Amino acid sequence: MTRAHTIKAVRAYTVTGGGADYHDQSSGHWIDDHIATPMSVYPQYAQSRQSFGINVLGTLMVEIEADDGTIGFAVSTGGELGAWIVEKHLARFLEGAAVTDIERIWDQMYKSTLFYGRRGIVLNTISAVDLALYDLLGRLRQEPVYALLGGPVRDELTFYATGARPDKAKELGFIGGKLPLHYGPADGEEGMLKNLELLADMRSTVGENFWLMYDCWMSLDLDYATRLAHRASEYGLKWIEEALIPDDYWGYQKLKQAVPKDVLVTTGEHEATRWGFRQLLEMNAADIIQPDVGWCGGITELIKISALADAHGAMVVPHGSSVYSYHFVITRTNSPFAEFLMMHPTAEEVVPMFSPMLLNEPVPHNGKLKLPDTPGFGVEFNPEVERQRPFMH
Ligand SMILES: C[C@H](O)[C@H](O)CC(=O)C(=O)O
Ligand SMILES: [Mg+2]
Repeated sequence: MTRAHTIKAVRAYTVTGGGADYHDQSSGHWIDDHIATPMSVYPQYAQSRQSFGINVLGTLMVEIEADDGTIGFAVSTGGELGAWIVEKHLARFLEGAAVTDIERIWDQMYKSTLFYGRRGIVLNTISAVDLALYDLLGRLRQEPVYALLGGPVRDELTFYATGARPDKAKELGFIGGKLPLHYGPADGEEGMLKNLELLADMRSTVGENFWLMYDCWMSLDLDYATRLAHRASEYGLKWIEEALIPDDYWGYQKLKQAVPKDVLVTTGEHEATRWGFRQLLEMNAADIIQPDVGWCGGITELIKISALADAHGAMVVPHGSSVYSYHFVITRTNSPFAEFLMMHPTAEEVVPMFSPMLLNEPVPHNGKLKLPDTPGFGVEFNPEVERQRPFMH
């Protein structure tokens, strides 16, 4: 980049059907098959998360064009609401600014939306803009984002897999398998036994040394989570993830004290910003924090969250987010491995996480991935995927 490029235009699009809103899958997919959630206490919403609206947002795609016509882009969960926020509110902080004004732009996006933001959809949207800016900067400098972040600290990424088939994940070379929890407090002792049976079955198939984890998607209370962790530790449970609702920092603090020493407490995929994670870290409420770079405030904020975690001796293993987390994880010593979310309908094969939305989306082979040195995040938006621009400024 020989001179400071400026931003000519910002555009926001919506896309449906998988992609960044990875819960937006066709029926029969493992990701929507009786997974325990906070809504499971209402029987009519226990079978399907789509029934209570887990996929209402859809994907938000943000495109940022520089004065020379170079375009950077990123996708996150946000759909029409996110597109409105970008077009009607955030674009003003970008257009005409230098592409390198990333820190100032983040600060203005965050402070100007405080009266209706702070987390959730607004932070998803700020994240998508921030990721698109990093993609643009990488393309202009002809460097991968991981180089902009200080360069890799290891040669390749190592992955665990999230999905219904940890046994297949082991065959595919992953270091561990994270199962969705199917039953919560509303299903009583019978549900607890079914949860443990599945874990026991998987343990007998994968053997002793393969990691097995439970993803509880905010569905439990402290008492149930504590009992589950103790009983599951008999089957070598490595961690219990997102057991409680994200606002219950006090519950996480107690849970961390109550679980057996060999079971880690992890959480954070629905947490956002340095302040949210500061709360978890200062309360010593998690062993591993799991920010989603598409939801927590983007790369600009993840850098701060990660530094804070490092100072507290906590690991950062970002939630999902495909290339957007991979470029970060490879640059941080306190992010020793990454998550791969299995988007194959029965979790038996490796398919790109944001499929079919991105072209050149890298996937692990034998549980490992050497990131290419393609500029930006190294992916293109698939022109065959239909996108809409619902608002314009
Ligand atoms: C499987 C989980 O319920 C959720 O869909 C994904 C998740 O929380 C994770 O990958 O972590
Ligand atoms: Mg999770």
